Amino acid sequence: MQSVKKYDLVVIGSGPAGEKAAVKAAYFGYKVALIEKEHKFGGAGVQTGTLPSKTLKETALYLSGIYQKGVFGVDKEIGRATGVHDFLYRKNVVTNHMNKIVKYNLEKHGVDLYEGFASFIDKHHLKISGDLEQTIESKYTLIATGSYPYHPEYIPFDHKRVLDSDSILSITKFPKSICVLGAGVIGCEYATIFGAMGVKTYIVNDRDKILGFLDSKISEGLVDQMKKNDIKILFNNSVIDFELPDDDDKPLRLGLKSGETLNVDMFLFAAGRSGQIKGLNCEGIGVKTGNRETVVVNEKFQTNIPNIFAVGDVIGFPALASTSMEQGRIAVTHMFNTADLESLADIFPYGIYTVPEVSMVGITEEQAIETKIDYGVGYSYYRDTARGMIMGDTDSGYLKLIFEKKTKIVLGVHIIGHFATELIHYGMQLVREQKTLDHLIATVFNYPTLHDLYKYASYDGLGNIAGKKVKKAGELI
Ligand SMILES: Cc1cc2nc3c(=O)[nH]c(=O)nc-3n(C[C@H](O)[C@H](O)[C@H](O)COP(=O)(O)OP(=O)(O)OC[C@H]3O[C@@H](n4cnc5c(N)ncnc54)[C@H](O)[C@@H]3O)c2cc1C
Ligand SMILES: NC(=O)c1ccc[n+]([C@@H]2O[C@H](COP(=O)([O-])OP(=O)(O)OC[C@H]3O[C@@H](n4cnc5c(N)ncnc54)[C@H](O)[C@@H]3O)[C@@H](O)[C@H]2O)c1
Repeated sequence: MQSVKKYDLVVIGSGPAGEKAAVKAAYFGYKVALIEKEHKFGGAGVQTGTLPSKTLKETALYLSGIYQKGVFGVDKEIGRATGVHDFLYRKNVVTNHMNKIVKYNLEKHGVDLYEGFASFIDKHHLKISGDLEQTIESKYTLIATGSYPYHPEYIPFDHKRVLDSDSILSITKFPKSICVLGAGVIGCEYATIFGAMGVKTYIVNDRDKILGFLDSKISEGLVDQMKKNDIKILFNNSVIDFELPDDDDKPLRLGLKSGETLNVDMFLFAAGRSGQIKGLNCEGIGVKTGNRETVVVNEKFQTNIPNIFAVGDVIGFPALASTSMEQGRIAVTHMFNTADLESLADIFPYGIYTVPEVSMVGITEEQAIETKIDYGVGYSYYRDTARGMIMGDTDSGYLKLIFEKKTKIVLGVHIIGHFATELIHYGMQLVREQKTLDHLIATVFNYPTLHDLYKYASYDGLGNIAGKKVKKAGELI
């Protein structure tokens, strides 16, 4: 009989959570194996979610020239004429390259890689089903199996025209019109990508707001920008009836809750994901699971079985690549007492890669009201800064600061506009370190840069609390 290989740690899944956990444990000298069921590495982070959608957004910006319009009056009108090959080309380059980078990182750290589907035999043994069936033994196991797009029964997914966030990445025809169901992060990002490409885009959402966790004013600002790009949002609505014709040239017919009918070329379902635990045999070995096929863990990311941990999308909220990587590293701290990274930062940013980008950290104005904080706000607009003007950012991008009136401590930063997801990190430091508006105005930035947005939002906030306003932020001249 073949001897069973023994590991200190076996990681299931090579997404952001699994990769970072595996290489950290290996770096500290532990014997680590990683099992991945796909031929490619990186999970939703690299292959089907984060990086492909971010690359498609950059492609859409480039092909449409949407941000150059304000600079040279360029209007490429390229959307519909663009071939699907042009649209997907860069996405394929990025995912193929990042696949190699993840594999190289794992190999360089000496992690043993197994291709196949993992399932628990017992709490210390895993079966790997693939070309060869193998069993390996683990002191600790990390479940980092991610999530998959939820498929309600009434949607006839054919993955050609009726798509989820995985199959949208392999379309063979570029649509003239698309309906996106769900105005969560995935729905809004893809809707604005197609909107920028000149595709007639509809979003159907069951609530009266998009991205409910955002500061309301920012969420409304994004809705306004979407409307400018000819995206139609159908609020408090849903798809209740679906007709998928045999003939590809005929439109999909979507019956809405409101009684309206939408005829479109393509449909994207973006209304939720579930944890990927099918076939793992969690139930067989007694690992506690929760709603939407998630694994239940404590603050150390440990399940009810002490040698089995779980991280990333499979444990649910916040289900981000950024936080999943950290959770992987933190779980390893607790397995092997590396004493370096004990818990997830309590303040982290949200970055939504819509057109325009949105990013936030700290509290929203609604939360300030709810918690009865005596707060003030300060605004500054991209178009009022020299860098914004040079870049041609003449639309309604802005930065909003929320601060405590008495102490002037910054409590929240909200940005809508170009590079919002980059700019937010300075705001995160302000919130984490409880910096005040006075600290902010005493800071010298490179000039001209978009960081001026912070300085002028502070001046605006200070003017608001002093009741002295020489001009209004964003005042059109
Ligand atoms: C369209 C989209 C856009 C996104 N954009 C962003 C973004 O901009 N920023 C951000 O921070 N997050 C974003 N996310 C979320 C991010 O992709 C996920 O939070 C992240 O990938 C989760 O990492 P993970 O390692 O937990 O799981 P995954 O990345 O899903 O990886 C899990 C891996 O486990 C493997 N696996 C599963 N079951 C088994 C098994 N039984 N045996 C062996 N292998 C198995 C899978 O094949 C997969 O490779 C986005 C997600 C989507 C869908
Ligand atoms: N930039 C990022 O950080 C980023 C980008 C994409 C995805 N993600 C991650 O992926 C996760 C999943 O994203 P998601 O957008 O699929 O889910 P979600 O749960 O965030 O959003 C789903 C949306 O669909 C709506 N909805 C649900 N059922 C509906 C129905 N029947 N009819 C109409 N509307 C309906 C919901 O009200 C909600 O607005 C997110 O929670 C996020 O963590 C992150």
